Amino acid sequence: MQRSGPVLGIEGTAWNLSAAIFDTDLICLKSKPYKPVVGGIHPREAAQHHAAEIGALICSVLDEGPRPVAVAFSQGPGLGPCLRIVGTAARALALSLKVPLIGVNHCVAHVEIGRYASGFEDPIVLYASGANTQVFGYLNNRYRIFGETLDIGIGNAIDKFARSKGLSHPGGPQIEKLAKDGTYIPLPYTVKGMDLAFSGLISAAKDSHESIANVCYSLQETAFAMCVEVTERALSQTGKNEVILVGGVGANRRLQEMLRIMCEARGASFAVPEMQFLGDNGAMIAYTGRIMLEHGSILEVKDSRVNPSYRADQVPVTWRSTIPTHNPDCSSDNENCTRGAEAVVEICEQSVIKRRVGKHYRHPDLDHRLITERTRAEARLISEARRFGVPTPIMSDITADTIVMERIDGTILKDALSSSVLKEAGRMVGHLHNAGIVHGDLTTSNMILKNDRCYLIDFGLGYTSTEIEARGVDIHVLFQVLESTAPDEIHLKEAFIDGYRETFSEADDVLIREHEIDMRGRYL
Ligand SMILES: C[C@@H](O)[C@H](NC(=O)OP(=O)(O)OC[C@H]1O[C@@H](n2cnc3c(N)ncnc32)[C@H](O)[C@@H]1O)C(=O)O
Ligand SMILES: [Fe+2]
Repeated sequence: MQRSGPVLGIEGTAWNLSAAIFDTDLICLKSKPYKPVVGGIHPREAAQHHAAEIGALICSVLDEGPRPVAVAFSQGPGLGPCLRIVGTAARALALSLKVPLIGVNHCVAHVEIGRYASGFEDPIVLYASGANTQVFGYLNNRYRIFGETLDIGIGNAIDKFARSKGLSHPGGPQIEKLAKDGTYIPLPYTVKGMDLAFSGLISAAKDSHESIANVCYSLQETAFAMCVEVTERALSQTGKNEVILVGGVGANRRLQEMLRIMCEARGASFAVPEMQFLGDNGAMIAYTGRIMLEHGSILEVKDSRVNPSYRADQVPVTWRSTIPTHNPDCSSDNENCTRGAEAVVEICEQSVIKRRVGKHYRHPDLDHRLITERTRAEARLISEARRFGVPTPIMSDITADTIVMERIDGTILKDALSSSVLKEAGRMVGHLHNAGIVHGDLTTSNMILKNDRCYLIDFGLGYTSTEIEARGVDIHVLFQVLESTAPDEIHLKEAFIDGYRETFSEADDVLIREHEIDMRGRYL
């Protein structure tokens, strides 16, 4: 078997049927997009389109390029009927050419072509497309999903709003044009820890009586600021210093601009692949197929079933080496001043001064709103939690953007990960949930160990809720952080669960929900 050479890639997970040949460079890329006559993408209609066009498309690519040494195809995620057409064609072709078959994860392919186009080695990736909105970072042979949408993808959300206003599919580019003449109106902004949700925003946008330009402008300002916030948190948490934007929504100039501003402010590099590699395309499948072939990741036909809910973090990334972990960004102007994703924290001898800083990437009104709301909410929750037995810092002053509080002189939990510590953390989170408080950003950086007590800090994204779902998301955030940063995550999770059950009678319901959140097929 030849381990390298030209690879044919076939993409057809949704709207774009596309095929390409990639050798050391792109040799040939052709697409035959499906365009719905009315409404959004109809899976069966799209599949019929793909079935009718795929033969001619592949022939024309094969006519132009060299004979491929392997056939790669999008194995998922995507629309089942579309995936099956592409899978069947790829299998038949690999068998008749007598070459290996390679099943490519569509999301991973977006990431890999982004790395190829940018030349970046180890970026944080914002993948913003129709069906998906995820923030990835590479760790120990997997793409870890640091944050993602809990309901629908940002592109589908925008397209849905556009359809409700009588615009044709896809709505994204039209919304971008209409937004140019708009001014800002407040709309719901939903970031839960590292995750996002768009349906509340879309309902409010649909119901708004403001001019279409104002709603389009504000929809973009809000939805994109949410994505950039989560990307910045991932950068800050991992200490990486490169960002790429991939997926169809990446074509949006305003989203690009916001990410560029955020990266500049953090001293990180930013890149967007050229248009032909941004939305769904065959080149990304051919390119990823080629690197998978070089590393022996090929499929037997019997194992080549398509998978409509195939997640990027299920893929063993055989082609990347283990990269030493970066230092998480607590970058200091001086040793007593750390800058997190959202605030500057000055550590004095006795006190800590936490000041939220403006983000130039987001609209000034939205910026002001988020800063004052979060400062106020944080102060309220810090004292409320303490009343219910959770160790939190005592506050001495509160202004519109600043909280002055007692300094907790201990060890940040992520530097003290052990079963006994996680058990204590579990007990405290149990108390917190018992108090009807959801932390909103339960990471191991927001817990401090002192005298065997686990202090909780940074309630900036917290809120009061007794909903199982909200509590489940809280725990899910913590588990995701453990998964993406700790090698022995299973024991740590078990210890946390033990402690959580000790102090919180509804723990089991929440843990079941957390598992559901983790398993949720998010291809909507
Ligand atoms: C699984 C796969 O099938 C799916 N692909 C997909 O969604 O197609 P993609 O080409 O990556 O993205 C299409 C989306 O990209 C949006 N889009 C394109 N240009 C845009 C623009 N200028 N502003 C905002 N959205 C834009 C469209 O409205 C549409 O929702 C995915 O990657 O999630
Ligand atoms: Fe895509």
